[in-house]
Amino acid sequence: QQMPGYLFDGDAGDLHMGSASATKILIKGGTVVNAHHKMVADVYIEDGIIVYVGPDIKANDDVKVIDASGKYVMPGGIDPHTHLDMGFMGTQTIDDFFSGQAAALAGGTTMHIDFVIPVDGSLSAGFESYLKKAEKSVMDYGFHMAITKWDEDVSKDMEIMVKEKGINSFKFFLAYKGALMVSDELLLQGLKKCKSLGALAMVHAENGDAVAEGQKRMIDLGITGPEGHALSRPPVLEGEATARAIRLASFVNTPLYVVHVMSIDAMEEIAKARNSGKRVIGEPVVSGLVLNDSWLWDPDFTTAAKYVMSPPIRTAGHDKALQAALSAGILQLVGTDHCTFNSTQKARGSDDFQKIPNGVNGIEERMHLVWETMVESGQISVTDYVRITSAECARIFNIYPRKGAILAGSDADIIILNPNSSFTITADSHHSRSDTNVYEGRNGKGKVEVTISRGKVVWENGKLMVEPGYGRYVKMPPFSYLFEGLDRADAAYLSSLRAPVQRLVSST
Ligand SMILES: NC(=O)NCCC(=O)O
Ligand SMILES: [Zn+2]
Ligand SMILES: [Zn+2]
Repeated sequence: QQMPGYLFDGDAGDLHMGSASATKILIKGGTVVNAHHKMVADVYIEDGIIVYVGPDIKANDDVKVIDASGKYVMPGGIDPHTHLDMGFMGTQTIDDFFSGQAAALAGGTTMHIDFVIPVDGSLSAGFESYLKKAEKSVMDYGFHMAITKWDEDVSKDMEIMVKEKGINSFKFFLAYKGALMVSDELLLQGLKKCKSLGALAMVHAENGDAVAEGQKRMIDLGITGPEGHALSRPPVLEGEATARAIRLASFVNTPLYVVHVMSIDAMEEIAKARNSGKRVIGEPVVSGLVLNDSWLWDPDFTTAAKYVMSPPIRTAGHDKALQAALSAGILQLVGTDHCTFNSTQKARGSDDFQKIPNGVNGIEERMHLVWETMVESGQISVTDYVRITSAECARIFNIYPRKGAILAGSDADIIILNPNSSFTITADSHHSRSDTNVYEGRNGKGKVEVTISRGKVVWENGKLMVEPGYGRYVKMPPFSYLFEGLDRADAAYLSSLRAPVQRLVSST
């Protein structure tokens, strides 16, 4: 039996893609949650696709039946911000596309979007190298791409990436001076190009010149430990860069996505912009929502260094303000910025915080920690949980409702979360290759008991069942909903410019 309201494309007959040998799964009696609605229902899956959602679906003998009564059946998480197998600060992130994705699946995330770093400034070479890295993937993934220099080749390559390769977002680093950082002049060119292609511009918003000055200030004061990292790049520098990027995007009239919003200062700039009708998306990350910077003062270097990321984890108070902004809709979706280095790699900076590779874990922990912090605490509804961990990401990157929804026709990326069972996070039991975990010892209620990735059960009874090569590259088309109507706004702006010119012409 099918619920008519749950079909988005054709009828169920068209959507039966299974062959006699197709994997068939029936999830019985759970509360099925989408961003717009929740209801007790069964979910029938065949050959990787959700076929029916509705009450009392009957199963034949060849169907695997999973009892979900008393549990939530939700779209698998989509992590909009990860760095797997990335060369950074003289070393390579410890999680590659196999270990990072295996960790993700164990924590209920079934898709992520990673950042391609160009090779010697070449986007095409960067894209090919990331496709190669991702050959060992165990779940679906997409790519954003960083822009690190500007010339005709980069401009042409952006077009190829969008029109042929399935990339619809480009990231501009306003920090990491001398490495990934770009100038305002480059940012402006990039924003214009993004707009013309219908691609979303993303920014790492910190003032890189001022950060370099702040670092020098700390070293001059003899502050060389991990606490120097936080002290050298205070919230005001994040607020400044966020405001600047928002203003430049507004000048070009193109949407902007601010990654890893870590401070009240940045969040308030986003709130102000959204209140005045600007299309700005704010992405907090789990570390910013649940941690504070007290760890950076730990006398044990190994402990303190594992919390070094940029922008830094802030003083207590910023975390709660970011949670409130998320529940109020000022910030729209949660990422992780999963960028892991083990304690040996972090020790590169034992005599100078500037050499500690920046980054923390989170790909496995995000779904549990957001549940505990936002839902279990009573700050948001279960439907909003689906929105901020999955559906909104799929909408922003234009792959909804293939991903991010439990609807007939959607990919069967599904988690079953038991609100009465509990999770505990430790480096000993996690699936990342790192020997440390910034959430060590945290526990809470609400545990992902089953993860289904494109119709295959990959996590059940505490066991991972994954095969390298199972994951697929998901192409993301340009011109998401964020671009709708911009042409009309531009036309109105142009005619408002012409009106005074016309008056001048007719008065002479
Ligand atoms: N965030 C961080 O510290 N490392 C990853 C690179 C970035 O996103 O800035
Ligand atoms: Zn960044
Ligand atoms: Zn990042």
